[in-house]
Amino acid sequence: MNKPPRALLPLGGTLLAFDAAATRRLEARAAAPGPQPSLLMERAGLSAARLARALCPGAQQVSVLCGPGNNGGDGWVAAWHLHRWGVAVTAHALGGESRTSDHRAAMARARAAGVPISNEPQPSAQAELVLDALLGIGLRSAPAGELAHCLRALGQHPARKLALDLPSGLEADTGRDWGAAACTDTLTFLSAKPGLFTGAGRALAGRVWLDELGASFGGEPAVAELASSALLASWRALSPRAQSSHATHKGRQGDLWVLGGAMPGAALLAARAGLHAGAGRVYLDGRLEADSLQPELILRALPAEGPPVGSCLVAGCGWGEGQADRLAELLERNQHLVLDADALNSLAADASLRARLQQRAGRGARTILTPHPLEAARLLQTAVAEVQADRLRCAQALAQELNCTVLLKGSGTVAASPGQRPLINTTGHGALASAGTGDVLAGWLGGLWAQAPSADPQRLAALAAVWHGLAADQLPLGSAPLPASQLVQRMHQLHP
Ligand SMILES: NC(=O)C1=CN([C@@H]2O[C@H](COP(=O)(O)OP(=O)(O)OC[C@H]3O[C@@H](n4cnc5c(N)ncnc54)[C@H](OP(=O)(O)O)[C@@H]3O)[C@@H](O)[C@H]2O)[C@@H](O)CC1
Ligand SMILES: [K+]
Repeated sequence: MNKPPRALLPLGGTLLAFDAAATRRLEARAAAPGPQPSLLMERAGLSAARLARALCPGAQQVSVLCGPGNNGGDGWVAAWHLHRWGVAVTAHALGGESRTSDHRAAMARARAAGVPISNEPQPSAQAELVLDALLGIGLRSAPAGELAHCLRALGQHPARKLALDLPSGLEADTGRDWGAAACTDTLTFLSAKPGLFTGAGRALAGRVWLDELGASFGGEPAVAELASSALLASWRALSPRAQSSHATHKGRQGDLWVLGGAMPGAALLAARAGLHAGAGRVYLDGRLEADSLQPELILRALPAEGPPVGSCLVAGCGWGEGQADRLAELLERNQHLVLDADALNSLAADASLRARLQQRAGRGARTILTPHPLEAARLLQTAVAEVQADRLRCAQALAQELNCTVLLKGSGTVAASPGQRPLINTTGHGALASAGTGDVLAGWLGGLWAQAPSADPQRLAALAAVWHGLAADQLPLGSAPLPASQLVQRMHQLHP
């Protein structure tokens, strides 16, 4: 007997994500000499029928949209079970001829058992629950014709929607949306797929459930680690305050410098964030006389020789243009550098700055870039849509090319470093889409790094993103945007 599926979000511990190729290798291993793939389909379909009944116990009408491959096969098995249990279910046979023998067998059994079958490319108007089993990991391009029509109809249908394996049209490895309908729940099989957690995944998948179908991924390489609130607990092991809570002083908690520019508010937010993250002393070079709301900040011009060794510097927030010369010096001098916003745009515009950045790691200097998708697109000299279509690959490519750590922001923020397995943040939602929240993230990250200079930059960047997202998770989905200064306060309350 399989374990019941478990809800993945909010994720408590860590979880590895596997791509479609690894999932198929697992299927092949399970096929010989042990259970047949059809056994996995039996388990998948049964699990889907059970979850459907649990999610919508009183549903009088259920539509199951079945595509031509094994994803559709899972749908036929689920429809068969629901029919046997007395639920009024209609299975829709869509996408042309059966592509697989398991699909054919599952459809034939449902037909023989008297499951009502329709060729209508849309769910029944009365359906209270729709199972989306059109396409899974076999998706290879944008659905067209009948499948595209059906997905549009599904998107407009008011029913609760349960996607099997993936919302049909969402790419498993990337989170690219080829025209999927947003579902209320997704029951994914065998493995957590990265595409459910980044790009369009979070918006399309709704609540994500995982049923491993009794299989194990031992030995398969994971493509990403899903980062959760568990990472926050790891801060206690890194924080100097946690090591010595009595005999300590501000000089032992790390120094953070924030270098602002034309728009002082951005650097101010970053500096306040660094202070609340716990840095012992925060220096702000930001064209400001004083911050009456945050008098703890030390307003001081950055010395010509750069900040003292051992401190961390955050640069780029609200810079405006014309700071490229300054950036060249920073890249030469500072050991721990977080570059955000206009510093990233300066890098994108100047190959000699990128060359200086590439050389930093060779002399032991560390850099974390915190681009949003447009900044990442500029750095990669591509379009935003290309970045969003494969965020994992783009973050890794940028990290590799520039020889540093990259925190690619957006839904499912990705932390990547050369030669390391990337992390995808699973916290946060649209309440963070407000002016200044990126400055807060950069400053918070700098504040953490100032305290823990020997921490792994990739994990530290992911930790900052998790922390940032957890502050939003305290608010319900769809709530008003969180003003950046309030975000700082909320993040402070989450100190482990
Ligand atoms: N792996 C496992 O261990 C297990 C897998 N299981 C389930 O199987 C699913 C994978 O099944 P799958 O490989 O048959 O592919 P699936 O997603 O059903 O696509 C079907 C066919 O659609 C076609 N097609 C593709 N794109 C298209 C487009 N844009 N527009 C139109 N057609 C398009 C393409 O056929 P083609 O046109 O190339 O001949 C493709 O072959 C997986 O997600 C999970 O639900 C479970 O049973 C448990 C064990
Ligand atoms: K599906």
